[in-house]
Amino acid sequence: MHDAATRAVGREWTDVEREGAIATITLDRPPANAYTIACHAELVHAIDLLEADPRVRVVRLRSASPKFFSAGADLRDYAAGSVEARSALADAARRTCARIETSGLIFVAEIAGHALGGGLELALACDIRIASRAQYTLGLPEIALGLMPGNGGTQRLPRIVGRARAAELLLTGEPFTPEDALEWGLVTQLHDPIDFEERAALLARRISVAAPLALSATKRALQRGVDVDLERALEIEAGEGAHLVASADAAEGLAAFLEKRPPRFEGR
Ligand SMILES: CCCCCCCCCCCCC[C@H](O)CC(=O)SCCNC(=O)CCNC(=O)[C@H](O)C(C)(C)COP(=O)(O)OP(=O)(O)OC[C@H]1O[C@@H](n2cnc3c(N)ncnc32)[C@H](O)[C@@H]1OP(=O)(O)O
Repeated sequence: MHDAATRAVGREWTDVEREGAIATITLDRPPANAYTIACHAELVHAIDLLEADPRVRVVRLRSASPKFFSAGADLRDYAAGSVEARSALADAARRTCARIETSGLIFVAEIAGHALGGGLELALACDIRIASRAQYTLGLPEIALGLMPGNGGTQRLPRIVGRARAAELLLTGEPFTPEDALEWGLVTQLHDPIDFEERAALLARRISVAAPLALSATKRALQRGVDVDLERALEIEAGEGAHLVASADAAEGLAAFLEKRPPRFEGR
């Protein structure tokens, strides 16, 4: 049953819609979705609101711009700011990325335009990244600006594409294509523009029908286990799974299978 979509439009760049278990955050700060501290405060607030809504399970992070996912920090704002303001911006962006990673919600970055600097770092903090096959670039060009990625790029990129590939991308700052991103595993799906919206919506739906407790426990196990030895990682998996076994959703999932009907998960 479709409940009515609810919508909230922020002052800086977030347009948030929710329909059922699927929320969509659309970044809309022309011309490049370049962000400021206020943008990040608004984005974290939007995530807080979605996390407080028990119906939401998956968040689609997309852009209103056909050309930019996000160009990263607003360089006009950045250049005009003090060193303290610049550090505060890096800190605000880092907090947003941490908020996405520690959320129990599943975030899918839907990249269909330039994703550069902090804009790509925002996507790297998401759980899944998919892309449209079009003429745009991804990259971490900070080195060319006398900077370095400050929102997790030097740490998340090697964990996704491998240390050697990340080293070349970080130390040259060179942009790469959506095809490269698919080859390197930075995105898991690459679709023609005409199919992208439909395939992105399908992925969100596939995730949204799962039990919320199982989604968040699996996300935590994935994240907590990636940097430890296998023995400890398996303990983490067992610990995250232990409380699911006794959950009402696990009972519902098993009952639905045996009764040959769709499960109705309630997040408990
Ligand atoms: C406790 C705290 C401790 C602190 C420690 C801190 C340690 C590290 C500190 C550093 C933190 C860094 C954080 C972050 O990683 C930094 C960044 O994100 S840097 C920005 C990286 N992004 C870029 O370099 C992209 C810049 N853009 C481009 O290269 C080009 O736009 C393009 C993508 C190649 C496309 O080119 P074109 O097709 O020619 O289009 P235009 O260039 O004309 O762009 C159109 C329009 O958009 C404006 N624009 C584009 N990018 C930005 C931007 N990043 N900021 C602001 N505006 C942007 C562009 O100016 C045009 O505007 P118009 O002229 O039309 O008004």
